[in-house]
Amino acid sequence: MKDLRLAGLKTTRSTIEVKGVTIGGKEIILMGGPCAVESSIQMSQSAATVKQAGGKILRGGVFKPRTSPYSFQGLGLEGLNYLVQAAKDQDLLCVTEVIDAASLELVVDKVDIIQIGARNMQNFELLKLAGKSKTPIILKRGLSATIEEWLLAAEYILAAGNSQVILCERGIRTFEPSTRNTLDLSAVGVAKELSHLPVIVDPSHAAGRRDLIAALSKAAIAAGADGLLIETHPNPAEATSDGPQSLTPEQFVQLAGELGVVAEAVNRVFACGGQNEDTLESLRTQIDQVDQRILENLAARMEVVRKVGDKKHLNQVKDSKREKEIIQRLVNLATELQLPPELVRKIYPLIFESAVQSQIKSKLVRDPEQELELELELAVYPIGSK
Ligand SMILES: C=C(O[C@@H]1C=C(C(=O)O)C=C[C@H]1O)C(=O)O
Repeated sequence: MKDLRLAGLKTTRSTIEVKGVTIGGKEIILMGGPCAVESSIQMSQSAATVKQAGGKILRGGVFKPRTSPYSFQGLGLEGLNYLVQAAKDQDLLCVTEVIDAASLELVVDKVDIIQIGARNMQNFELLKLAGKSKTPIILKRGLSATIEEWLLAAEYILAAGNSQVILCERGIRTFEPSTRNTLDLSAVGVAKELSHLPVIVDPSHAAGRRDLIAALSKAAIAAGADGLLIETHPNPAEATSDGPQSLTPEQFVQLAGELGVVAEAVNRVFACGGQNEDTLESLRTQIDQVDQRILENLAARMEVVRKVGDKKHLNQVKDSKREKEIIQRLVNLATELQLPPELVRKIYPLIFESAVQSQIKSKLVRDPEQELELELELAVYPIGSK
């Protein structure tokens, strides 16, 4: 291919060494994290997940080139600090995307790897500027870029003096609407045939849906990818961007556990995290994640409770018989799960109390006429009573 003076295939393949992590060697490098940095806790939870999975690099966007000008545009420098700190705490490297000269200048000395995203793959001025830095660059393939155009974009960075370029296939735009983009796995082989640069795959942006990520990740390794860039979010349902394609922490860790055997089959290695890597910090982060789910489940329960409230008359809101049945069932379950039954006996009356109050309140919002009746109700079941 013409003009691939520096990116074209050499006698040996290049590896990119970043603080003890080798990209393009025998080991498959797992990179993960949310699409967008949203908060410090979100990043510390994501970092713990990536670490637990055996990942080496934490991702998180702080300058977001969104399709719509009204979508969340990123937290900027504030988010960058969350990303950098979370990665440091878990001894991970970090990568973030730059979108222009200003964002490049802001992040270049703070992150370990810079990403130039699909939408900027042919932003030649940005490529030249990135080429002047010494920071390794992940160069994503443009949505509609041919492999030649992608490699020539890499050539821009190399020609400007930065030899550390990692190519990233992230799906291309085709006529097929069932996935967000079409993951072009043959591009991995073609790029590696034409160039000495490492190639990684981002199945998340390609698929746009989390159910395909595990299979595409394994396929990418089998196709020769040197690494994976996968989106994971502590709570995908709440993600400001790319929620549907983000894996839950559990899915991310589970997938990582399944990659080793695929890597081995193609003469590569991938070591997933393993339980013995648990530090006090990562264990506490796991607790934070479980706590978050407990509260989210309580909120979901309360939603249903309010709907139940709509089906009842105001003076029938509290149902002691039903409450007793629930407690009995959960006491049995607690015993089965080796939890003290006392926990159920203490916690559930509080939940019922709050449920009953919330039913009463939501009924009144809908039908303030019943206010008088409420007074009657509260005389029988005063707020705060046990
Ligand atoms: C939701 C209901 O209303 C109240 C709240 C309950 C709960 O939180 O599970 C159970 C019984 C009622 O005291 C219901 O009647 O099912």
